[in-house]
Amino acid sequence: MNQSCAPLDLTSTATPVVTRVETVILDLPTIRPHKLSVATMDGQVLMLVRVHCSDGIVGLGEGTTIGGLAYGGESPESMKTNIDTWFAPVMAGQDATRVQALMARIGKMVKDNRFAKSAVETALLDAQGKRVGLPVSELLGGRRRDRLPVAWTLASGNTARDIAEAERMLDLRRHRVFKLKIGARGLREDIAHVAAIKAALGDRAAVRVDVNMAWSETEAALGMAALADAGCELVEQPVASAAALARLVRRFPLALMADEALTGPESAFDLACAQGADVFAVKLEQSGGAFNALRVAAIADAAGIGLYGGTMLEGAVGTVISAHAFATFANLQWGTELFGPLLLTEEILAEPLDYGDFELTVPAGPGLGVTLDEDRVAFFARDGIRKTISLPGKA
Ligand SMILES: O=C(O)C[C@H]1C=CC(=O)O1
Ligand SMILES: [Mn+2]
Repeated sequence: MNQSCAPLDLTSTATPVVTRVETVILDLPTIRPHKLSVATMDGQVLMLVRVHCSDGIVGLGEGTTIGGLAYGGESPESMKTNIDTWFAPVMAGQDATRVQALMARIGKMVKDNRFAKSAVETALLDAQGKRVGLPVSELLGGRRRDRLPVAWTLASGNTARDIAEAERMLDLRRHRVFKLKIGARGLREDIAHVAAIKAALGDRAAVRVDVNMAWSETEAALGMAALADAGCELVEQPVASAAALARLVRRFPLALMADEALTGPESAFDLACAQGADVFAVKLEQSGGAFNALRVAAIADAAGIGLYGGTMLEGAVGTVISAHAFATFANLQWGTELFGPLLLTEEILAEPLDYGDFELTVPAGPGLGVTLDEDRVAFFARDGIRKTISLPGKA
């Protein structure tokens, strides 16, 4: 990994402090092209960050986006550059045990950059959990559940292929809630696609859609009526603006979920005041980290808005910090979509996450409760050793 700031000789101090911050970019292939209205992903890029502390503990975090800059203002590469250049000096020598205080310090020096902040906060939480021997979910207030329902996204772009994929997931007992990515094609074509999939799966599965803001308000009104007729139970972010969401909500017999409109507690508060959604898709990176995600959830609870555990298609590390946070939510009425690692062909953990019976088990060990397979990380690192050796693929 690239060393982003000079190591400090602080090993003798009593209070563990941050000594070094390392970042690396990994390029991992996906099992198939993943087609969203904003981008088609043929692979995923993960930015891993390691925070080294003077007591020898190393915390791990991850930042990921969807389609590079197609989804928002940060990319894995911008996260790496900004953490190396701007976060690391602010963190060096600081008390590593006071995660919220250190994140507040970073917040004073670094504006925006929610995804990078989420990655760094994850690493600090992982380190602190390892230090005190507790899972991160306990540091976040205490877990209420050990297993989380996990939806799967059908996004091959082909109706027959999506149906076959859904059938396989049902047979495997891995997923029974399916989110369809629509909005890249015309409205009629999209509705026919959703209706065909729902008709094929019937009561064996729930069907939801994510439009990723692709519709105009007029299209959304037409589309939501037709989706409800087709048996679709929820539509996610059909239009971009929060005001338009508020005009569409509760006009049709299906739930309306906000995703891109949510960028942390302030936008959650505004949307809740406007009664602009039935459900919030809470994403840790979009929220700016786990603590902010908990604040978003508290706002939803207070406003009577349902909760869903969203994903930025993170790899294992980003998925696990999300799982720890969602495990603490008082309400998680719509389950989660923490399937990111399953979309990748390659495993980078020493022991894979446990998916089964339609749920993900939240790891129980200290910190995040996961360990990287360092050989595979080195192999998939950008400019790493991939070109010279080969490793067996995921079983
Ligand atoms: O929700 C999104 O917009 C992003 C993401 C989540 C699942 C998926 O396939 O894409
Ligand atoms: Mn979405």
